[in-house]
Amino acid sequence: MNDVKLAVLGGPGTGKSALTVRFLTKRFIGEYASNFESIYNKHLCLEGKQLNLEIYDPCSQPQKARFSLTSELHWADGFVIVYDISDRSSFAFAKALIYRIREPQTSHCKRAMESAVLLVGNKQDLCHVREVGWEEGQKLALDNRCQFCELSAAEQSLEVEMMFIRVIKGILTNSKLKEKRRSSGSKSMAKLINNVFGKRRKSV
Ligand SMILES: Nc1nc2c(ncn2[C@@H]2O[C@H](COP(=O)(O)OP(=O)(O)OP(=O)(O)O)[C@@H](O)[C@H]2O)c(=O)[nH]1
Repeated sequence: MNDVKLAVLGGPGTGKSALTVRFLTKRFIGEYASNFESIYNKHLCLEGKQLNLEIYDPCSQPQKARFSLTSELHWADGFVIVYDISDRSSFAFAKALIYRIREPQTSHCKRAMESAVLLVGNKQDLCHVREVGWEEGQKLALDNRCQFCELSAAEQSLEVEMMFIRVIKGILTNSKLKEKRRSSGSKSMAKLINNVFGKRRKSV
Protein backbone atom coordinates (compact mmCIF):
# COMPACT_ATOMS: atom_id res chain seq x y z
CA MET A 1 0.00 0.00 0.00
CA ASN A 2 1.40 3.40 -0.99
CA ASP A 3 1.03 6.33 1.38
CA VAL A 4 0.11 9.64 -0.21
CA LYS A 5 0.14 12.78 1.91
CA LEU A 6 -1.72 15.83 0.67
CA ALA A 7 -1.96 19.23 2.38
CA VAL A 8 -4.85 21.57 1.54
CA LEU A 9 -3.60 25.11 2.17
CA GLY A 10 -4.90 28.62 1.56
CA GLY A 11 -6.19 31.77 3.21
CA PRO A 12 -8.92 31.78 5.86
CA GLY A 13 -12.42 31.02 4.64
CA THR A 14 -11.39 30.04 1.10
CA GLY A 15 -13.17 26.66 1.35
CA LYS A 16 -10.39 24.26 2.31
CA SER A 17 -12.65 22.23 4.58
CA ALA A 18 -15.57 22.44 2.15
CA LEU A 19 -13.40 20.99 -0.64
CA THR A 20 -11.92 18.28 1.57
CA VAL A 21 -15.30 17.24 2.99
CA ARG A 22 -16.87 17.35 -0.48
CA PHE A 23 -14.18 14.98 -1.76
CA LEU A 24 -14.48 12.61 1.19
CA THR A 25 -18.26 12.53 1.57
CA LYS A 26 -19.61 14.09 -1.68
CA ARG A 27 -21.54 16.52 0.52
CA PHE A 28 -21.43 20.28 0.98
CA ILE A 29 -22.26 21.12 4.54
CA GLY A 30 -21.94 24.91 4.52
CA GLU A 31 -20.30 25.65 7.85
CA TYR A 32 -17.23 23.93 9.21
CA ALA A 33 -15.47 24.31 12.54
CA SER A 34 -12.39 26.36 11.79
CA ASN A 35 -10.74 26.19 15.19
CA PHE A 36 -9.14 22.80 14.81
CA GLU A 37 -7.05 21.04 12.24
CA SER A 38 -7.71 17.59 10.85
CA ILE A 39 -5.92 14.79 9.10
CA TYR A 40 -8.38 12.64 7.17
CA ASN A 41 -7.68 9.13 5.89
CA LYS A 42 -9.11 7.60 2.75
CA HIS A 43 -8.29 4.36 0.95
CA LEU A 44 -8.54 4.48 -2.79
CA CYS A 45 -7.45 2.52 -5.83
CA LEU A 46 -5.86 4.54 -8.61
CA GLU A 47 -3.96 3.31 -11.68
CA GLY A 48 -4.15 -0.21 -10.24
CA LYS A 49 -2.50 0.86 -7.00
CA GLN A 50 -4.00 0.72 -3.51
CA LEU A 51 -3.39 4.07 -1.86
CA ASN A 52 -3.62 5.19 1.71
CA LEU A 53 -4.40 8.88 1.31
CA GLU A 54 -3.94 11.33 4.17
CA ILE A 55 -5.37 14.82 3.72
CA TYR A 56 -4.27 17.59 6.04
CA ASP A 57 -6.80 20.41 6.50
CA PRO A 58 -5.15 23.06 8.69
CA CYS A 59 -6.53 25.33 11.33
CA SER A 60 -6.85 29.01 10.45
CA GLN A 61 -5.83 30.11 13.93
CA PRO A 62 -2.05 29.78 13.91
CA GLN A 63 -1.79 29.48 17.70
CA LYS A 64 -3.91 26.31 17.56
CA ALA A 65 -2.14 24.73 14.62
CA ARG A 66 0.16 21.81 15.29
CA PHE A 67 2.00 22.23 11.99
CA SER A 68 4.05 25.22 10.92
CA LEU A 69 4.35 25.74 7.20
CA THR A 70 7.86 24.32 7.34
CA SER A 71 6.65 21.04 8.82
CA GLU A 72 3.80 20.86 6.28
CA LEU A 73 6.37 21.29 3.53
CA HIS A 74 8.30 18.34 4.90
CA TRP A 75 5.23 16.22 5.58
CA ALA A 76 3.29 16.55 2.33
CA ASP A 77 3.92 14.84 -1.01
CA GLY A 78 1.64 17.32 -2.71
CA PHE A 79 -0.44 20.43 -2.14
CA VAL A 80 -3.82 21.82 -3.05
CA ILE A 81 -3.54 25.61 -2.73
CA VAL A 82 -6.95 27.23 -2.45
CA TYR A 83 -8.04 30.81 -3.07
CA ASP A 84 -11.50 32.34 -3.32
CA ILE A 85 -12.14 33.92 -6.74
CA SER A 86 -14.26 36.61 -5.04
CA ASP A 87 -11.45 37.64 -2.65
CA ARG A 88 -8.28 39.16 -4.07
CA SER A 89 -6.40 38.99 -0.76
CA SER A 90 -6.82 35.20 -0.76
CA PHE A 91 -5.10 35.11 -4.18
CA ALA A 92 -2.13 37.04 -2.77
CA PHE A 93 -2.02 34.52 0.10
CA ALA A 94 -2.05 31.61 -2.36
CA LYS A 95 0.74 33.23 -4.37
CA ALA A 96 2.91 33.60 -1.26
CA LEU A 97 2.31 29.91 -0.40
CA ILE A 98 3.30 28.78 -3.90
CA TYR A 99 6.47 30.89 -3.82
CA ARG A 100 7.33 29.34 -0.45
CA ILE A 101 6.79 25.81 -1.76
CA ARG A 102 8.80 26.47 -4.90
CA GLU A 103 11.69 28.38 -3.32
CA PRO A 104 14.94 26.48 -3.96
CA GLN A 105 15.81 26.18 -0.26
CA THR A 106 12.51 24.42 0.45
CA SER A 107 12.74 21.91 -2.37
CA HIS A 108 16.32 21.16 -1.28
CA CYS A 109 15.42 20.44 2.31
CA LYS A 110 12.31 18.47 1.39
CA ARG A 111 12.63 15.90 -1.39
CA ALA A 112 14.76 15.59 -4.46
CA MET A 113 11.71 15.81 -6.70
CA GLU A 114 9.40 18.83 -6.92
CA SER A 115 6.10 18.43 -5.13
CA ALA A 116 2.86 18.21 -7.09
CA VAL A 117 0.93 21.45 -6.58
CA LEU A 118 -2.58 22.23 -7.78
CA LEU A 119 -3.85 25.79 -7.52
CA VAL A 120 -7.62 25.97 -7.20
CA GLY A 121 -9.84 29.02 -7.51
CA ASN A 122 -12.83 28.06 -5.37
CA LYS A 123 -16.34 29.62 -5.16
CA GLN A 124 -16.81 29.82 -8.92
CA ASP A 125 -20.54 30.11 -8.23
CA LEU A 126 -19.71 33.65 -7.00
CA CYS A 127 -18.37 34.72 -10.41
CA HIS A 128 -20.77 37.73 -10.43
CA VAL A 129 -18.57 39.19 -7.64
CA ARG A 130 -15.32 37.85 -9.03
CA GLU A 131 -12.13 39.71 -8.05
CA VAL A 132 -9.57 37.33 -9.58
CA GLY A 133 -9.66 36.52 -13.28
CA TRP A 134 -9.33 32.96 -14.59
CA GLU A 135 -6.27 34.05 -16.62
CA GLU A 136 -4.51 35.33 -13.49
CA GLY A 137 -4.92 31.98 -11.78
CA GLN A 138 -3.81 30.13 -14.89
CA LYS A 139 -0.72 32.36 -15.26
CA LEU A 140 0.31 31.99 -11.61
CA ALA A 141 0.03 28.21 -11.97
CA LEU A 142 1.91 28.06 -15.29
CA ASP A 143 4.72 30.32 -14.03
CA ASN A 144 5.23 28.07 -11.02
CA ARG A 145 4.80 24.59 -12.54
CA CYS A 146 1.42 23.99 -10.90
CA GLN A 147 -1.80 22.51 -12.19
CA PHE A 148 -4.81 24.82 -12.14
CA CYS A 149 -8.58 24.76 -12.05
CA GLU A 150 -11.54 26.84 -10.96
CA LEU A 151 -14.55 25.21 -9.37
CA SER A 152 -17.22 25.48 -6.70
CA ALA A 153 -17.16 23.22 -3.67
CA ALA A 154 -20.75 24.30 -3.08
CA GLU A 155 -22.07 23.18 -6.47
CA GLN A 156 -19.65 20.81 -8.20
CA SER A 157 -19.07 17.47 -6.56
CA LEU A 158 -17.61 15.73 -9.63
CA GLU A 159 -15.19 18.58 -10.42
CA VAL A 160 -13.94 18.52 -6.83
CA GLU A 161 -13.33 14.78 -7.06
CA MET A 162 -11.51 15.18 -10.38
CA MET A 163 -9.36 17.95 -8.95
CA PHE A 164 -8.18 15.73 -6.05
CA ILE A 165 -7.57 12.81 -8.42
CA ARG A 166 -5.49 15.08 -10.68
CA VAL A 167 -3.15 16.14 -7.90
CA ILE A 168 -2.86 12.58 -6.54
CA LYS A 169 -1.93 11.38 -10.04
CA GLY A 170 0.68 14.15 -10.13
CA ILE A 171 2.13 12.83 -6.86
CA LEU A 172 2.22 9.27 -8.25
CA THR A 173 3.96 10.45 -11.43
CA ASN A 174 6.57 12.29 -9.36
CA SER A 175 7.23 9.25 -7.20
CA LYS A 176 7.58 7.05 -10.33
CA LEU A 177 10.09 9.52 -11.79
CA LYS A 178 11.94 9.56 -8.48
CA GLU A 179 12.14 5.74 -8.48
CA LYS A 180 13.35 5.75 -12.08
CA ARG A 181 16.05 8.32 -11.31
CA ARG A 182 17.10 6.42 -8.21
CA SER A 183 17.44 3.12 -10.06
CA SER A 184 19.13 4.62 -13.13
CA GLY A 185 21.38 6.57 -10.72
CA SER A 186 22.46 3.42 -8.93
CA LYS A 187 22.87 1.58 -12.26
CA SER A 188 25.11 4.31 -13.67
CA MET A 189 27.07 4.40 -10.41
CA ALA A 190 27.59 0.63 -10.67
CA LYS A 191 28.66 1.08 -14.29
CA LEU A 192 31.09 3.84 -13.29
CA ILE A 193 32.62 1.74 -10.50
CA ASN A 194 32.85 -1.20 -12.84
CA ASN A 195 34.53 0.91 -15.52
CA VAL A 196 37.06 2.43 -13.14
CA PHE A 197 37.97 -0.73 -11.21
CA GLY A 198 37.47 -3.06 -14.16
CA LYS A 199 39.89 -1.05 -16.28
CA ARG A 200 42.35 -0.80 -13.44
CA ARG A 201 42.33 -4.53 -12.91
CA LYS A 202 43.02 -5.05 -16.61
CA SER A 203 46.02 -2.72 -16.61
CA VAL A 204 47.64 -4.30 -13.50
N1 LIG B 1 -20.54 30.33 -2.31
C1 LIG B 1 -19.65 29.43 -1.90
N2 LIG B 1 -19.30 29.35 -0.62
C2 LIG B 1 -18.40 28.42 -0.25
C3 LIG B 1 -17.81 27.54 -1.18
N3 LIG B 1 -16.93 26.75 -0.51
C4 LIG B 1 -16.99 27.13 0.77
N4 LIG B 1 -17.87 28.13 0.94
C5 LIG B 1 -18.23 28.84 2.17
O1 LIG B 1 -17.09 29.57 2.59
C6 LIG B 1 -17.02 29.57 4.02
C7 LIG B 1 -15.67 29.03 4.46
O2 LIG B 1 -15.60 27.66 4.09
P1 LIG B 1 -14.61 26.66 4.81
O3 LIG B 1 -14.66 25.38 4.11
O4 LIG B 1 -14.85 26.68 6.29
O5 LIG B 1 -13.23 27.41 4.51
P2 LIG B 1 -11.82 27.12 5.17
O6 LIG B 1 -10.82 27.61 4.21
O7 LIG B 1 -11.72 25.71 5.62
O8 LIG B 1 -11.95 28.08 6.41
P3 LIG B 1 -10.92 28.21 7.66
O9 LIG B 1 -10.62 26.84 8.15
O10 LIG B 1 -11.68 29.06 8.62
O11 LIG B 1 -9.74 28.90 7.10
C8 LIG B 1 -18.20 28.73 4.51
O12 LIG B 1 -19.24 29.60 4.84
C9 LIG B 1 -18.57 27.89 3.31
O13 LIG B 1 -19.93 27.56 3.28
C10 LIG B 1 -18.20 27.63 -2.55
O14 LIG B 1 -17.76 26.90 -3.44
N5 LIG B 1 -19.12 28.60 -2.84
